[in-house]
Amino acid sequence: MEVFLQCWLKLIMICLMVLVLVLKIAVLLWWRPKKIERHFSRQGIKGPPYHFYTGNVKEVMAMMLKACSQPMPLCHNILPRVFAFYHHWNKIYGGMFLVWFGPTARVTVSDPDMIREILSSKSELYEKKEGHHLIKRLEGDGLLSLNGEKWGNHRKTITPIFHMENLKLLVPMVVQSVSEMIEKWGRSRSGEIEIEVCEWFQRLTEDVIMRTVFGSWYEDDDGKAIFRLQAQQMVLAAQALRIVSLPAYRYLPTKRNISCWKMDRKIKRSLMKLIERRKIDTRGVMQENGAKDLVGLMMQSSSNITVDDMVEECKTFLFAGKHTTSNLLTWTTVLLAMHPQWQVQAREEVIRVCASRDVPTKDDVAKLKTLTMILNESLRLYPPTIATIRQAKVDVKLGDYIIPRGTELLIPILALHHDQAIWGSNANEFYPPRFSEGVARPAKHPIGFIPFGLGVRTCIGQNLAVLQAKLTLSIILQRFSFKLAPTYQHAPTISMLLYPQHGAPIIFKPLSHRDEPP
Ligand code: HEM
Repeated sequence: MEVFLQCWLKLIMICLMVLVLVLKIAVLLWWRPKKIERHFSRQGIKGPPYHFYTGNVKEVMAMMLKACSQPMPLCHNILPRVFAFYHHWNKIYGGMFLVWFGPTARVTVSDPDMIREILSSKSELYEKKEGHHLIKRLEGDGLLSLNGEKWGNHRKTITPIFHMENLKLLVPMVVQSVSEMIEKWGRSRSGEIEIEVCEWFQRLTEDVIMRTVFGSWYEDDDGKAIFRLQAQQMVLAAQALRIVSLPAYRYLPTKRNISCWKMDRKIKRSLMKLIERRKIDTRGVMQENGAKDLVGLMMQSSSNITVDDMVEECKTFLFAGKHTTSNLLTWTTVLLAMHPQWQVQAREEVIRVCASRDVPTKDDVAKLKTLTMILNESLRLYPPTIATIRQAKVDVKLGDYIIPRGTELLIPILALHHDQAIWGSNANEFYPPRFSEGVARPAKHPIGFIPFGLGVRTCIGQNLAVLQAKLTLSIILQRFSFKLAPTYQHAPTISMLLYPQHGAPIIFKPLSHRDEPP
């Protein structure tokens, strides 16, 4: 009888546990999202209805895939293709709408005043959110994703690398990298040469970012292996983003997870080796050219930065430093190929400023006003980072809205940059003179142009990116005229950053030193 009773008790316990689990799942995946949906709806923030567990991910993916499967004309109205779900729901629900990425609520915020509150004036109420675990492995647990005191310490330690005085010491190295790579094109002086610039600029930026991170203490092959593995991780991360997975999924030995773990271990080993090599060197923080490098500075820092921290920061900088700048270079080259009159103007300026010098100096770069306008217009129309996300740390008041703790806020940088209310009726046109008075003036709102973000978390590498872009483009303009290859298909798309979906083949024709372009 006692045994029978015990069995019954066990069974009841199991049933209760199952019931609690089912209730918890129901609360997390249904009741809570529906409550949040009602909360926003009462405030006038609507959006597509929440679906159990997946939220709106299926619709988002379907819209993005459909947009990417269609060609687009050679114009700059890229929002409907690149940010299809935003474009679609913005038309139905307005600039502030609620969309569900799984059971996580994400509110899009396109009002510039609210964006200023989130990123700048009340930024202490928001934080970077923990990204997908595969993205975190790729980007590293460094500045991009850190929060709080650790972020503050790292930012303070690393900042001196990106001061203009330090970056100027890197100019000869950047010039050398560009010149060496371009020399190969020049050999075909007899005629034109077709280059896939997307890949070419990636190789170039790899070299520069490796030197910024490790100084001159690295060998070519170390960098190549790490970047190859990061590229493979990027493909896996992009695939994983298309589905909603349970939090526990990250620990399961699935095929994708195992590949990613293996790659991560290899990257870590390579980075550790490079850091060790940098440690043994006794020349201190400085490189041969006097410039500071990331690992050197972190080693000398008094704020207790461990080797593991250094590895994570290296991952962050190798990823962020390579892809963003190469994207900027790619889109600017495409724009100059599409708008030859601006190519001619930019070239004339470079030739005038550099006079008889073969390559630009750091002082020349500061005088390139037309090229600066062109780069800003390129960053406006084709911002490499099309959006950013913050998470409310507590219940916050944003404008007149109450945003519950944990809500994600999506800031659509690309949409802001193409907004006619901010940029006027020519918002989708390539018109560099709008930046003739600098970046603060042209938009109807000062927050209309934020390619590098805003506030305390603004991009730490922007000076390096712009310096590198100006040097590279001016060296190319001095030596070549270029046009789109007949095979070029205009197809901007998002794969973490803004890429040309079918590459960017460009035809370059060498100029004899003072030739006018044909
Ligand atoms: C055209 C080039 C670049 C663009 C458009 C760009 C864009 C951005 C944006 C929008 C943010 C802010 C993200 C946010 O608020 O969530 C950011 C942050 C960051 N960027 Fe860049 N970036 C560029 C180049 C670089 C380079 C060359 C590096 C490294 C050498 C770099 C490293 C970082 C880091 C570490 C952060 C995080 C800063 C922090 O939170 O303290 N970026 N970038």
